[in-house]
Amino acid sequence: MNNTTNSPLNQYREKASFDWRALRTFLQSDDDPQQNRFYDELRKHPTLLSKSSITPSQEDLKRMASKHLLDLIDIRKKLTREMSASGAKVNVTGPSSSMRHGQSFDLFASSVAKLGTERHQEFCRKGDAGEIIGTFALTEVGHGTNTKSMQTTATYDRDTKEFIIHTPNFYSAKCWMGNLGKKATHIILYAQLIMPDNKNHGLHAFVVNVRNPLTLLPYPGISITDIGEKIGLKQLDNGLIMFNKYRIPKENLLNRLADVNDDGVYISTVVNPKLQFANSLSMLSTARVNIAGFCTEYMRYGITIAIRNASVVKQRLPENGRDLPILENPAHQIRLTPCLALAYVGHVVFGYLAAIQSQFTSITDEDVLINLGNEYHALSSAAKPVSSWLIRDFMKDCKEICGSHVYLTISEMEEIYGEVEPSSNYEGDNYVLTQQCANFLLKLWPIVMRGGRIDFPLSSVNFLSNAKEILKCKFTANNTADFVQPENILTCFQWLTCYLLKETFEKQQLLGKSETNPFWIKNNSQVYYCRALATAYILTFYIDRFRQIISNTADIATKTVLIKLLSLYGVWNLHNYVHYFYQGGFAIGAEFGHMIENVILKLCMDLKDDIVALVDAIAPPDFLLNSVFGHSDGHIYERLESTITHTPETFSKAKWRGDVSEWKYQLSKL
Ligand SMILES: Cc1cc2nc3c(=O)[nH]c(=O)nc-3n(C[C@H](O)[C@H](O)[C@H](O)COP(=O)(O)OP(=O)(O)OC[C@H]3O[C@@H](n4cnc5c(N)ncnc54)[C@H](O)[C@@H]3O)c2cc1C
Repeated sequence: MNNTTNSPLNQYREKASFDWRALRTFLQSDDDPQQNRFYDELRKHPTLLSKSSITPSQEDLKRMASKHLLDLIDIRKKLTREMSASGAKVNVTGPSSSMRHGQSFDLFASSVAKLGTERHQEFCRKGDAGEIIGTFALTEVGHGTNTKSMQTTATYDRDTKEFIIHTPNFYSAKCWMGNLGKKATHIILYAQLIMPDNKNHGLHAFVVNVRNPLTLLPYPGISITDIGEKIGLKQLDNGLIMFNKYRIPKENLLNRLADVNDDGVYISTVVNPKLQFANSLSMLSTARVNIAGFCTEYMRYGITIAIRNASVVKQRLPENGRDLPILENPAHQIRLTPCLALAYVGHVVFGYLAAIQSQFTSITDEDVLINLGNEYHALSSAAKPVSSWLIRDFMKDCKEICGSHVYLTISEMEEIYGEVEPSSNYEGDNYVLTQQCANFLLKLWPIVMRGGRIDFPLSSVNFLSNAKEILKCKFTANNTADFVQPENILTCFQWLTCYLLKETFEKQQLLGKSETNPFWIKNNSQVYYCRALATAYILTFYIDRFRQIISNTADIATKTVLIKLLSLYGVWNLHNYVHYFYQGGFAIGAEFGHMIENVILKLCMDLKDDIVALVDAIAPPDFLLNSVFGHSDGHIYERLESTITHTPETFSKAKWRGDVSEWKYQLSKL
């Protein structure tokens, strides 16, 4: 934090029940020293942070974003060299750069590494070094989730030992790839692999060099266009690509799972299909966890602005006729504090989920690896939709909470919201993902019914072994103090997951009596069942993980405030599912519903004096947040005045003012 002497926020900082620095230290991850080095480097690249108060043209936005990408590549190279001795991972994501950056480095290079073999290592090296700019091409104009019907083909030519890539029609053009519109030189292309005997072996991944790296012009046989202006992510050049019998070397098939030999024979290299499947799932899961993680990052940005703003903006409250910060108003607290709880739980749990990714390479036991791959896939398939939906809704609230000034682009809220909003769509549509998570859970229910033991490495479903006992639980809390105990909240969520799993399973059994096609059975049990089940499961996991992480702190004040946040997070989310507790007989009468409402109000009030210090502990540095309303010194009106008066455009006279006089003159003649 910068100098905060005389900050209006200090009135709250002084009242905090804990030391925010101690909390910040407790929350630090192993990556923090690298993150701080990254910030040092960012400060040296002012172009990466400077922002115009006037929205640049589409072309300029994309030009600047591309320059930022190259600057980030430079920083990454420098940090990688510095840290190579320690082998540490250099995580150089930050606001408004994470998407562009992630597309190029993490998705392209890591997918080539996972799908390819030795012969593709050079692509990974060049991708990591920024010598090539890559992207991931799966979606077609007419086929998104429906991957089985994709029509782009890669036909093997035995004579030349090449694949011929072809787009038969506009419907099958690959579209939406980030970086492709203007600059990507390489793509990971998913196409139907056709052998000389015309046999279609289904979708396979290929690396395709689509542009000349020096001129950035597409090669003959390839047409690339930018898909145009979008809602959000305006600086990202999403593209559309079509191939006209374009040839690539046979070696560009990413051949970890299957290959084609020189004689044109298709060979599957899968030894253990279950293991292979779990490996493929883990690759998809990594990208999804990363998306949920960066949405959570943005939530930290949004809530920092909203809370610092609410602690300064004043309202006349009926107390001695004085103006008090709007934060004092319970109606305001109830809108802000659950957002903060969400940011905290996400911040902590996604650190944990991201760290799991490194375990995949160190586990040698195949059974453990299969279970871990499947469990991680279920977690990521629920975490990405549930987090991105919750965060999108809360971010919308954050905007409203701040009032009119936040609609100025200098607040940064527009950019933050614009980055979060589309994440419900890409890397797997949210709705479809919740089905995938539910499928995993539904397979476990017959084992539970037989009295079998559920044992998975991350323990996210192990409580299901006790489902029969859990389902007998009833609402018994005598007072709010009992009710807010994390153990009690966890029991409520475990009950909810067991109940929804049982209900969804029985619903599908019932549907199966009149319908044999699993597709219709799944879709007819989506609303109220599969989606709610996946949500309850991931919320149970978040609560349990956060609870365990809190137990690692010995500092009583830190622990107490974190438990309050956890309780608020839990009860706030329970609030949306109250009807299931009545349907399933967990609760009878009005008391349970009233208790939830009272507890939410009480926790929001209890946390009021801690809220600024809680933000300080997770807030991004001021230079990175770069918001007039979110600065740690809280001088929002001074900054607003300075920004408005120092923006040359605000004082410029309209070039078209002559037109107005002309129109007025003409009107007066009528
Ligand atoms: C900003 C952005 C960046 C992107 N980047 C990339 C990229 O780099 N590479 C890439 O390949 N793609 C990318 N995409 C595309 C994205 O992955 C697809 O849009 C996504 O997979 C969904 O496909 P679709 O849009 O065709 O929708 P569809 O799959 O056609 O879905 C349309 C609607 O139908 C619903 N639906 C579909 N199937 C089912 C089902 N079985 N049950 C219930 N409901 C269903 C969906 O929920 C959705 O509401 C990007 C998209 C965006 C917005």
